[in-house]
Order: sequence, then structure tokens, then C-alpha cells
Amino acid sequence: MSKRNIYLKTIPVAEALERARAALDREALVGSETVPAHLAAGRVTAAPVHARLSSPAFHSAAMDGIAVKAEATFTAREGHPLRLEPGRDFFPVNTGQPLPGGTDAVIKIEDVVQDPGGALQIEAPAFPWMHVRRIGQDIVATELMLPQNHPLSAYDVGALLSAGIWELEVWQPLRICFIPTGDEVLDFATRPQPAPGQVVESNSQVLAALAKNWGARMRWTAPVPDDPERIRRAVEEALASEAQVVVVGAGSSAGTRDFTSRIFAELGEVLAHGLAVSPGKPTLIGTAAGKLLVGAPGYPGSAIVCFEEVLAPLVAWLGRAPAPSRERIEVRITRKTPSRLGAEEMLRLAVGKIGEEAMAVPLGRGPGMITNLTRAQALVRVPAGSEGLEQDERVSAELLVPAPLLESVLVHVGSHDNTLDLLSNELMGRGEPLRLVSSNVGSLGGLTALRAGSAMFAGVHLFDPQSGDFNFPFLEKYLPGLEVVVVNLAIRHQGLIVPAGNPKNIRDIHDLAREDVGFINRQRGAGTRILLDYHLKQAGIAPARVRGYEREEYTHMAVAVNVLTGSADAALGIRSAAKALGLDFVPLARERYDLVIPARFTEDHKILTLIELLQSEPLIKQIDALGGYETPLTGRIMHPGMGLEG
Ligand SMILES: Nc1nc2c(c(=O)[nH]1)N[C@H]1C(S)=C(S)[C@@H](COP(=O)(O)OP(=O)(O)OC[C@H]3O[C@@H](n4cnc5c(N)ncnc54)[C@H](O)[C@@H]3O)O[C@H]1N2
Ligand code: MOO
Repeated sequence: MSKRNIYLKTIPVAEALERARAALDREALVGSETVPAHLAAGRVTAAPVHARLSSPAFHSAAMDGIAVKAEATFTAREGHPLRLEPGRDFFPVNTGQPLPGGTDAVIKIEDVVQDPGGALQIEAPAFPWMHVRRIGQDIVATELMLPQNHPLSAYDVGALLSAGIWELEVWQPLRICFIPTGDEVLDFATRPQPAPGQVVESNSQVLAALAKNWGARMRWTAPVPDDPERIRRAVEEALASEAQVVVVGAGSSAGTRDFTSRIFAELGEVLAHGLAVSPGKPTLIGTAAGKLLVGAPGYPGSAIVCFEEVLAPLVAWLGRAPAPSRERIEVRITRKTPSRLGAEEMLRLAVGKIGEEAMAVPLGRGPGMITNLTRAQALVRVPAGSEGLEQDERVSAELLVPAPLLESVLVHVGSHDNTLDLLSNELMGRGEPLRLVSSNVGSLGGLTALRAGSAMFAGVHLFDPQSGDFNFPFLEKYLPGLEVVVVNLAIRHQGLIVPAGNPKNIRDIHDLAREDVGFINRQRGAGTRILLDYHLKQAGIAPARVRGYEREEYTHMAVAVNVLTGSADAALGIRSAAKALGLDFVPLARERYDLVIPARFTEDHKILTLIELLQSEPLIKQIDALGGYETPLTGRIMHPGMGLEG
């Protein structure tokens, strides 16, 4: 076995940042430059800025009206008007004009009465400097406008120009060079079609977009193959360029082709390898030639933690800007979520408001998962010493979206169905867009969530053999005393999903007991799993005789992909999943997929929008087009005993 990097002991992120700050000389690394004031928003002042002009630069009328000498108006009272002669007692002025000499107040035009001969009358006195912006009221020339290290806002640009500042000293923008590595990593710019084992390079562009928000500039190279010589050369070139920060993508963990740590040590010094954070653990920090070196893990989820937790604060510190921070919100966790001891875990959450409370659905945790990143509205840090989050625990989370957006998130917990994707897209097209957040925990999981008050509706499809009815018998059992409204989404066709052409000639449920048929199941609590168990029982087949009965996936599409890739010969699932992937389908049953909505939410605008959408022709057409659905009941309120007939 070839020699591997063994991790140093992991250290907390804060300690790694401290080491980096101690090792870098930022005065030497980041200098200042002069930029035009009108282009300075987003930059940080490198020196104090003093006003060159006063603002206002003269006594200026703050209202349209007449300029007067206040003293001369003191006798005016209601019922005892004072007559003013033009050119002697008053001068007409417009907002922003200088006050004529000898005047010190402005009376609004609405407060004067015109006399026929051009004279005016007032019924109230003016006081000195009334409706006047006095010279230098805002700022006086030579005064300090902005201190050093002040991040310049759009407002500051206006203030600078008003004060006659045409250019100013700001800190140089940080320049980052990102070097993606890996034989399997394909340059996105070539629009590649990855073969098995290959991935599209994306981390560089995540960092480029983040860096832009930080006010930094990023350059990247084409992916460099896993050849230590070539990676070293790329790092050397980047160190010789104007970049103050060099980031090497991937190759930072313990694989035989993970060279980054060795290269950093050869070119400079490794300050930290292995952080007590997950994902993001293999992050490397070092210095060479006075510059900052960072080794970012390859997995997108891990890379982002490295970018946001390590690079962002260091880039801010180097550029004398405040470290980026996020607004916090208290959320209620909808599902028990264990966490590994010894590392702070960054857990992404889908969050929606239910009444006053923000409900947080923990999203999956694979560091390679990218949809978790796009679906999340918030992030919670589970401390290194915690074993995880309990269901209904209230925790403080960091918002990834503006807080008001949570009002438009509709939380669904329950069974998975492909029509939910249709719903999700259509809801975002409404006048007031709604974001559907779905946690696929199966029908029973959905009912549990309704009972806990952690979802606004649950998609369920539960067949009760005794009554021949759907869903209602389970509501009595699992939601006793909870008043609900049940709306049909669709009748759908469940059956055996098999490879195209059905090579193993699977005809019905009995074939699942065959020696040569490998099955893939749905998770416990899924309505589809309950349906399978029912049909197995009817056929007199013990689950133990089904090879693969214990292999579980969480969605119809996930089991279908297993069949597509040959990892299973059959799965029970909906026809639309088979159709979407070009697989064959052996029908087994029709079932009713309903949305169960607690009655207290039926007046909520989000639920009203959902129901209105379910009753709209275009949506029903789209469901029909998926194949494997019938829509005669779609959007209709269901009652016990309706079965499939309505
Ligand atoms: N024996 C051990 N193996 C691993 C450990 C460990 O502690 N012991 N740590 C794991 C953890 S945690 C992580 S995170 C990963 C990170 O590994 P690397 O940084 O060395 O990255 P690679 O293995 O080269 O790649 C991981 C993954 O990411 C894809 N990738 C790479 N670059 C890019 C890019 N620029 N854009 C998009 N995707 C990229 C790459 O193809 C891989 O799929 O290591 C674990 N292993
Ligand atoms: O720490 Mo790795 O970054 O979990 O996936």
C-alpha cells in the first residue's frame, strides 16, 4: 500500500483562523490604492476621509415659499395677520435655493395668503432658521466624514461626492486564485458529458460567486490532474501572480492521490490540516511566500463550509472588512437528528413558518449532496460536544435567506410523489410565489408530523384492506381528535418497476419470491411499503423470501434509479417514476393519494393557494401528461368511504 497522509489531530475552526492571522503579515500582503469615489461602493477605506466641501455649502431654503427675516414677523397671529411687501419684507424662494441676504427663515407657500397687489399676509410668525438648511448643518469642510477601515455603502458614495471627494484611498481588493485538481474533474467550460467516475468541476464557480460578494476577485485555472509535479507548478505560478490567496481544490484528505498537504509543506508551512467541523474536515491552511494557502475539500458541501467558515473570515480580515455574518432565528426541529461527537456539524435546514413558529426540516447530510444547499433556508451548528438535535427542540439557526421569505414557504411532510415537483414549480409561478419544501418521510411520517404540528399538510396514500377505503381509517388511528380536511391530489398507478424490456419476465407479485430477482424496498412507514406488505400477504409470500426486502430508499425516483442502474431487478413504485426513466411497469394497484390538511390551516393563504392550484385545469393537464395518474377527484374534498369512486 502506498504512503498516505495521516491527518493531524483536528482543531476547532477558530483556532485555525487564529493560527493563520498570526502567521500572515497583512500590512505587507494587502496595500492600498486610489479609486474614484463614484466606483467605491463595496470597498473599504484605507485612510480617514475629510470633507472638502461643506454641506450645505450655503444657507438653503428647505421648502418652497418665501424667505423672511424672522424677527420682522413676530407680531403675526391668528386673527391678526401681518402684511408683507415683496422685495422689502419677503423674497420668493424654491427648495434648495440660497437664502437672500438679510433673511433667516422660510415660510411655506401654503401658509401665506396672497393679497391682490402682490403683497402677502401671514397669520403666524416665523422663527429664526425655520425651514432653512444652514450652512454646514450636515458636514463642515475639513471635518471627518469616514474613518479608516469603513466599508463603503451606496449611501457613502453620495456623501463623498456631496462633500467634493472625487477619489479616495481604499484597501486593494483581495485576489484569489483557485486551482481545481483531480483526474476525474472536468472543466465545465468545455460543457463536458461525464463518463462514469467523472464529475463536472463546479467548486471554482461557487467560490467565484461568493468572492464577488466579499468584494474579492477570483481567477481560476483549468482542472489540474492528480500529478504532484503539475499541482506544485500550478501552486508556484499562482504564488508568483498578484493573488494573495491560493486555494487548491480537492486532494486534501487521506487518499493515495491527495497531495496538497505535502505540496504546501514543501513550498511553505502547513498551519492546520483537519478542522473539527463537518462537513469540511479535511480543510488545509498554510502559508508560502507570505501568502495564504488553503486546501479546500473536493465535495461541494465540504468545499462551501471551507469557503464560508475559513476563507470568508480570512479574506475579510485581510481586506479590513467585517467578517460576514447572518441573521439568526429560533426554529423548531421537526425530526430527531443525530450528530457525531467531536466535530461541529453544519446542518442545513428547510424552514417555513407555521403560524408564529419557524419549523425546520433537517436536510440530508452527505457532503456530496448539492440539492441540500439549494433547498436550505437556514443553517444550524450542532456543537462538537452534542450528540444531535431532538425532535421539537428549539435551536438558534442562521438564516440563508431574508426572514420575510419564510412566510412564503409551505412545509410538506409525508409521502413522495412526482406530482409534488409539478406543484412546487407551479406554486412558484403564482402572483405571490410560494416555495414548497418537502420532507419525504412516508405517509405515516406525514401523519406523525401533523400530530406534532410540524407540517401544514401531509401527502398520504394508505390503503385499508378491511374497509377498502383510503387514508380515513388511518386518520382515526393516528390523528385522533384532530380536525382535518382531505383533498385529493390524484389517483395513481402503483406497480412493479422493472428494466426496459422486462428481461426477467416479471409478471406479478409472485415473481418477487424468485431466487434470481433482486428487489429494492421503500422505507418503513411509506405507504408504498405498506401496499407491498399487503400484496405479499395476499400472495402468501413471507418478506424474508424477497431478496432485497431490507434494502430501503426514500423516494419512487430513488428505487427507479436502482432499477435503471441494474442494482435491483424490481421495485414497487408509481408508473410516472418508471416512465420518467424509460423503465417498464407491471401494474399492481390503483390508489388514492390525498393531501391531509389540519382544519386550522384551511384559511391560511398558502393552503388556499395550494387548493386553488389543485383545482386549476392547467395543473390537471400536466398531471395527466405524467402518465400513471387519473384525475377525476383531483382538487376535490374527500370523505370517508369514497374509495376510488368519489
Ligand atoms: N480514509 C479517509 N477518507 C476520507 C476522509 C478521511 O478522513 N479518511 N475524509 C473524507 C472527507 S470528510 C471528505 S470531505 C473527502 C474530501 O476529500 P478530498 O478533498 O481529498 O477530495 P477528493 O477526494 O479529491 O474529492 C471528493 C469529491 O469531490 C469531487 N470534486 C473534486 N473537485 C471538485 C470540483 N472542483 N468541483 C466539483 N466536484 C469536485 C470529486 O470528484 C469527489 O467526488 O474525503 C473523504 N475521504
Ligand atoms: O468533512 Mo467531509 O467535509 O464531511 O465531507
